Amino acid sequence: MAAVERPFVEIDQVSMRYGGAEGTLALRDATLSVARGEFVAVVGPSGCGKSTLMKLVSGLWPSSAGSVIVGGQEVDRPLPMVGMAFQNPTLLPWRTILANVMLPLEVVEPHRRRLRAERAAYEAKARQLLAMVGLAGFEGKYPYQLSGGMQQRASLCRALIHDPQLLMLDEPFGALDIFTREDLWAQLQEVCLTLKPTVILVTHDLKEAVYLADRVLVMSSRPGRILAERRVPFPRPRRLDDTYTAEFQALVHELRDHINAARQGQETDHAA
Ligand SMILES: Nc1ncnc2c1ncn2[C@@H]1O[C@H](COP(=O)(O)OP(=O)(O)OP(=O)(O)O)[C@@H](O)[C@H]1O
Repeated sequence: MAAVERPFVEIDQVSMRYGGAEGTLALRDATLSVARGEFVAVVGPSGCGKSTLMKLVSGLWPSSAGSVIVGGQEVDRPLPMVGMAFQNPTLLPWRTILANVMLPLEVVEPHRRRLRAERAAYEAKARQLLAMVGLAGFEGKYPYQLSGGMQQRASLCRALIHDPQLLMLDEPFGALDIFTREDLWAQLQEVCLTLKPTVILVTHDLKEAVYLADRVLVMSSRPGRILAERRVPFPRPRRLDDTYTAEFQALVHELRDHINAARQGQETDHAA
């Protein structure tokens, strides 16, 4: 019998309170796991603790209770194996797009040590990633010379340059118009099918969640915990046209119903 592989991310009964004993309880007894190579989307009412969950998994904040294990190791400091992209692309304005994408290589080992000797190979990789997201020819430009969507693509390349085992995406397309967003879904899907990282995506956009994820987790209102989960059965690569099918729309509606119930405090646990 084949051995069952341990989940890559294991969050067990995690609680998180900001600001001491009287502070805000952001998460209570949140439990979830993510398999290696799986793409999970986390959705839920505004302020329910989604970003907090991301901070705990990436080691940016310690949890108040419970355990967070990534790659078999308890998370107790920022993890170098994580690539992150947020709603705001946060590119450094004084660096070119290529230099921005290469930034993690100057920080994360073993790349940091190798960078001087292997700069040409790393630069070729950065150019290849930029080409994958349609930014060939923009390597020497500065962030202000690119649109918001182009900056967001560059920040996605920066999140991927050091071959992260875990890609954490917190509303990465939230500030973009719907056409740019849909364009980037396709590019992210292609990147993920090629590089196969484990991905946790936080989003408010249920269509985005269903298009991109293998599994969608729905959080309760604050203090957040996982209320429901839904596996997305549609084959890959998914196309934008697929988002208009009855099956796709039904799944989006089902998730919306879960979130509406969560917003009204009807915290009925349900797994599908
Ligand atoms: N640094 C902080 N200090 C104190 N409270 C915080 C801090 N960060 C978040 N919170 C609070 O914790 C709760 C959860 O916040 P979090 O940002 O995780 O929610 P979210 O689900 O990501 O929200 P949204 O969907 O609106 O982006 C909120 O009530 C928020 O005000």
